[in-house]
Amino acid sequence: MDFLYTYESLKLEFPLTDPEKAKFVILGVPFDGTTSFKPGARFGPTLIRHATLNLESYILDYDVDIAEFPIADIGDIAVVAGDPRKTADRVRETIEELKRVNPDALPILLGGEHSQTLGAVEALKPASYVVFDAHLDLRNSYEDNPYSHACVARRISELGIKEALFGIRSGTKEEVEFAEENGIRWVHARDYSFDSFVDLVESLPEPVYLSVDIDVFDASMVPDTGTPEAGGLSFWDVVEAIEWLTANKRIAGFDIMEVAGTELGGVTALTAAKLMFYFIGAMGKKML
Ligand SMILES: N=C(N)NCCCCNCCCN
Ligand SMILES: [Mn+2]
Ligand SMILES: [Mn+2]
Repeated sequence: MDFLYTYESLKLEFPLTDPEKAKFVILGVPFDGTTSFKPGARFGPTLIRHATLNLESYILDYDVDIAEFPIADIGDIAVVAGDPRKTADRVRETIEELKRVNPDALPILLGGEHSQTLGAVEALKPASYVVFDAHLDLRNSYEDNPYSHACVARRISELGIKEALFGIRSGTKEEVEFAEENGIRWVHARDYSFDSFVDLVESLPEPVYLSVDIDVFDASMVPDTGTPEAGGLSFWDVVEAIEWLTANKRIAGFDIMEVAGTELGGVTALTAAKLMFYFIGAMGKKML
């Protein structure tokens, strides 16, 4: 039976739809195994869902209420602790299963380490990968692990998927050279502008997978993430990019990764939750 004042505390507050019928399908990936600096990514999905309690589902600047959109939440992936590849396999299989029952479903991953984006990309096979991140994530291997979060853009590029990276302010010389040799274009956080985004993304083939590593934002906004970096983008920088992308390109999937922390109500999860609402609002507006 349903009670008037209760809801599934680990699910979103607003009315949810069956995954078979939903347009937006939320999937948590609480993987926390290769982060090199701050722990807590395993709590990311729960922290983001909890943070949604603080937000209005009505988006002022869009005049839309995302509670009216068909959204499902299929819960969290049971992770294989310490094994990002095996966990990403589960992500891939889960999304493949979802797309079989609902080919129109748009998966929204909440993480959890960025390594898990690989599983979603493998399932959805986009033509392009657009990512907001402080880091290049183009290492061939990190701490002896080719499936570390620090290698995810490299693994995705090896699938033949075109890439564009924004908000970057951390990487190695080898990563920069790999990008150059492989035609991977990226914009430093210092040089980021809306025009620089459109410039790189305009010619990318569709559909596009959009990934937001939460550490792209300035470290002051997102202290609860595995590897925070000063000098990041603003909230509206990323929202405006999402608006352009959802209006101009077909989107295969979306994620917000690397949210961590151990305390409810933190500003990092609030930033992630608000960004998810804007993404759903921008995508949903098109369906009205
Ligand atoms: N994609 C990422 N998040 N990469 C993080 C790499 C951290 C490198 N620390 C190097 C410290 C050298 N003393
Ligand atoms: Mn990062
Ligand atoms: Mn990353």
